[in-house]
Amino acid sequence: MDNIDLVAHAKINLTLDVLAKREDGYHEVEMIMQTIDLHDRILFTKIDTGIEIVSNHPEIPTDKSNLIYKAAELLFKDFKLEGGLRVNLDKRIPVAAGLAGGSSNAAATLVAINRLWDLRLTSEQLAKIGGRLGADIPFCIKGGTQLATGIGTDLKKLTKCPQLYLILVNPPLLVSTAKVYGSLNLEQADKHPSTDEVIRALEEQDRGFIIENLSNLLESVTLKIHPEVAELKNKVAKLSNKALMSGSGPTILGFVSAIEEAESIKSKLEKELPREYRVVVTKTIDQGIVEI
Ligand SMILES: C[C@@](CO)(OP(=O)(O)O)[C@H](O)COP(=O)(O)OP(=O)(O)OC[C@H]1O[C@@H](n2ccc(N)nc2=O)[C@H](O)[C@@H]1O
Ligand SMILES: Nc1ncnc2c1ncn2[C@@H]1O[C@H](COP(=O)(O)OP(=O)(O)O)[C@@H](O)[C@H]1O
Repeated sequence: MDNIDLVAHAKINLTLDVLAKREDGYHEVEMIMQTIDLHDRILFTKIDTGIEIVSNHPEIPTDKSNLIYKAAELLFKDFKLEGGLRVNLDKRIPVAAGLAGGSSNAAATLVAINRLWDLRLTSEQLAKIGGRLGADIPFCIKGGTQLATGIGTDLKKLTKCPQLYLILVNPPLLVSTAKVYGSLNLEQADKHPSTDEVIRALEEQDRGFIIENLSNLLESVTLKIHPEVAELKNKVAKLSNKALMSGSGPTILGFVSAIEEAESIKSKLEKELPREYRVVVTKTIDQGIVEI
């Protein structure tokens, strides 16, 4: 086997709670994470030597700072692998958007090398390795609907989320996750999400309760730093059943009852918003990395 073509999906956070700040600067979180249909496509090919990345996105680095490079280097070193890897990345997930685009690329890289070099690592083992590179990577390997605790790397599979349709609106802003966590004041934080109740609603497949209780503690931080994101959230809230920021932002999600409704809101928003805003119709799905 010389190459493998993978689809690497984005994630959203149905709930995102921050419980405490740790000594090392990281935060203890409790979040219900969910894979969505929006994805990058990545072709991995074995070559004689080196790690080469080619991407259709001008802003993503193709050098050692790319998370794909870091993930590949980690496995090459840990397992003393022979040969090299060429990666062709077709990027569709907005970058630095709170959608774990980079993390899902890194997750796909671990899955690809595991297959191409026949390492026979389990998804548990790959998730553990991924956790050394970034907190969202273990979830991207597992996918579906999961409760993430610790710094986000301890995962527990939850009942599959009933299908949710949503529009995703990405403003032309790059938001630093580190800056958002760093600006959070837990003493003055907003109302914490009702994580346990949402888990129960997942078990009961109570779509209405889930949508009503979608909640993200980091929202107030990003909305304060970027008032244009607060404005966007208000706009999306008026058009949909519920508006929510994804992860550390700035992407705003609008949950709707049917795909047709999402398409019509998309057309409306595309007319109203500046051209640089990206609007995507998507839905929840149950798998993180998929081979084509
Ligand atoms: C907020 C979330 C929600 O899913 O996602 P994004 O918005 O980035 O997609 C995650 O917690 C982000 O995960 P990820 O983006 O992988 O974080 P990392 O690369 O490991 O860490 C980036 C920086 O965020 C801060 N960080 C991250 C995770 C955590 N539990 N506490 C933190 O304080 C740290 O300052 C760290 O240096
Ligand atoms: N393969 C990659 N895809 C996207 N971003 C990448 C990648 N490798 C490195 N990065 C960098 O990682 C940062 C965070 O990107 P991303 O994972 O898309 O955001 P988020 O953590 O908000 O979901 C960006 O600044 C980007 O330049």
